[in-house]
Amino acid sequence: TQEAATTGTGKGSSGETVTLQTYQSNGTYYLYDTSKPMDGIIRTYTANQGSSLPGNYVTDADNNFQSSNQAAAVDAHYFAGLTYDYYYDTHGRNSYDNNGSDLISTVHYGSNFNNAFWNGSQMVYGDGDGSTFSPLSGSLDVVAHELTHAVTDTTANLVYQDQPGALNESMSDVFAVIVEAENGDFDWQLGEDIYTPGTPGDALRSLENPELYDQPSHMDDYYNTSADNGGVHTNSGIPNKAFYYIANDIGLDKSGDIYYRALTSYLTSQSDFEDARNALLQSAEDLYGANSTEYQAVSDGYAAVGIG
Ligand SMILES: O=C(O)[C@H](CCc1ccccc1)CC1(C(=O)N[C@@H](Cc2c[nH]c3ccccc23)C(=O)O)CCCC1
Ligand SMILES: [Ca+2]
Ligand SMILES: [Zn+2]
Repeated sequence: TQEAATTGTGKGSSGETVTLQTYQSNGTYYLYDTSKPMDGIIRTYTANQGSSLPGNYVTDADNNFQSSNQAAAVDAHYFAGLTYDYYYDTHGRNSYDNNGSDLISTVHYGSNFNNAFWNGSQMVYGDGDGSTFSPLSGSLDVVAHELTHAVTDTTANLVYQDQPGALNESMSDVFAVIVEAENGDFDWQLGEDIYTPGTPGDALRSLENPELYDQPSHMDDYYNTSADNGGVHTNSGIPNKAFYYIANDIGLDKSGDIYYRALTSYLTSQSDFEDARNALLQSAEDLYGANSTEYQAVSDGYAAVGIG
């Protein structure tokens, strides 16, 4: 059979044309990227509105994935590549497990499914119902959020419950902001590109102002609930706000290095917000010294949200 790695093009949900790393076999082109270092492979599927995973490969006859029903797959494939590049180029991490595991994404999951998730093995994206959400792979911060769950699961492995769970959530929001910024699209919001397509300017969450979307930004307002694994998507506002203060002080690059070191070297499955402060302080000391402005920024940021 005739086979080769190829470079194609595609149109994402934003309408922009992007370059895609594809694979050609017997005249059919696949969203199958073998171009990453140490042969990290990125492969993208469609569930065709079903729920069996991973579903079917997304293919095209002429290596130009430009039809509207391919846009969600183009985004998932392209944004997974950008997120792979961030972790490899910035932190030397080869895929989410630092062992070159494939990045598998499935789009068109379910019917009008208003959500996305990492299921322990792959990323999964719903199409949204068109009013609350448009297809959820259409936002780089959402893709980076999901892939960072995989990084967390293979490192700190923060339990998805209560404070460790809110910290897990916050780590995904933190690196979502950083990955978007690294790609020239900096903002403090999460999901702005896919949330309520009819309402410009809003988002799912704000790290600058968590209260905008009903999240606390201080320990005094910690939300005790049994819902959502102890409010992991609500209480993440507190560590998210701490990150906002820290990154505003010392910048996203240094913050990213401190957060990556804390996530991969110090945090463990039951770490709570206090443990996060200590892990981030230790990481800042390791990287910049105990009397550094970076160390002080972490201390100030956590104090400002009522921790430490
Ligand atoms: O990765 C996560 O933390 C979220 C995973 C949610 C999920 C978990 C297990 C099975 C299905 C879905 C997905 C995202 C999330 O934050 N979801 C929130 C907000 C949300 C999205 N769609 C919703 C529909 C109803 C209520 C809340 C939501 C949630 O599930 O709470 C992350 C970025 C965007 C979507
Ligand atoms: Ca964003
Ligand atoms: Zn999450």
